[in-house]
Amino acid sequence: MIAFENVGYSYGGGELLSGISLHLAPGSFHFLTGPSGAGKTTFLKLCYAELLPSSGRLTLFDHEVRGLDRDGVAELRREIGVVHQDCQFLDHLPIAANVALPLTVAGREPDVADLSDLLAWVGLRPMADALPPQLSGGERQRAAVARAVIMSPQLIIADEPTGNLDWDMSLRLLTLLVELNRMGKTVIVATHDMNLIRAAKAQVSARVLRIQNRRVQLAGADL
Ligand SMILES: Nc1ncnc2c1ncn2[C@@H]1O[C@H](COP(=O)(O)OP(=O)(O)OP(=O)(O)O)[C@@H](O)[C@H]1O
Repeated sequence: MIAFENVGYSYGGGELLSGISLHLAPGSFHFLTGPSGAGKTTFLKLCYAELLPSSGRLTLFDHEVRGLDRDGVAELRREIGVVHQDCQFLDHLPIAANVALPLTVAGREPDVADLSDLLAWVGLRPMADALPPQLSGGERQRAAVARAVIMSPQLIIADEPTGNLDWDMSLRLLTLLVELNRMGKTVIVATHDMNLIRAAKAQVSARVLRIQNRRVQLAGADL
């Protein structure tokens, strides 16, 4: 699903990421970890073609990303749901409309029953008519997960989704991601939280990638 072949990335100075060769299989669950500033968000942005490699070859869904035009990138992105570190919503729209936004932007009408089921799955059906500022941090993150999956993407990418959440809420969010993986979705989650990774490993066969010294490598069994 994602193949990095000797990929490097630089924002303009020296290389931030270098010599990355990795294959992430369809249906896999990966954590991405590493020190602050190591390049986790940058790596994820490469995985959803927000950034293009400075060197090497990156293939997403069998397409070499540097060979794609804007429409090609847009088409690819429809297969990818992203949960950002600080999830943004349109504050004047109710949560249900925010969750459905990717559909409405694509000119499609959300199915009321499907939307209701999706909100129930993330535990937000009672909040469907609430405005985003009325939600807690955990509720916002769960709404962001619902919004990320409403287009039924094959790949879910979450950047520190539990960064500001207490432990119970972190586990609840993790459970949603694990359930998505069990449905066959490929999942990549950047996190600092080793306890979260340990908790996940009891539920799912997850690989851990670590960014260190500009390289992204599989972490050992010490995690
Ligand atoms: N648009 C940009 N232009 C220039 N430098 C950038 C840009 N975005 C990020 N950087 C730099 O790249 C480095 C890696 O940033 P990145 O956000 O990928 O790290 P991270 O591992 O996700 O960090 P954190 O865990 O703190 O979120 C940082 O030094 C950052 O300042």
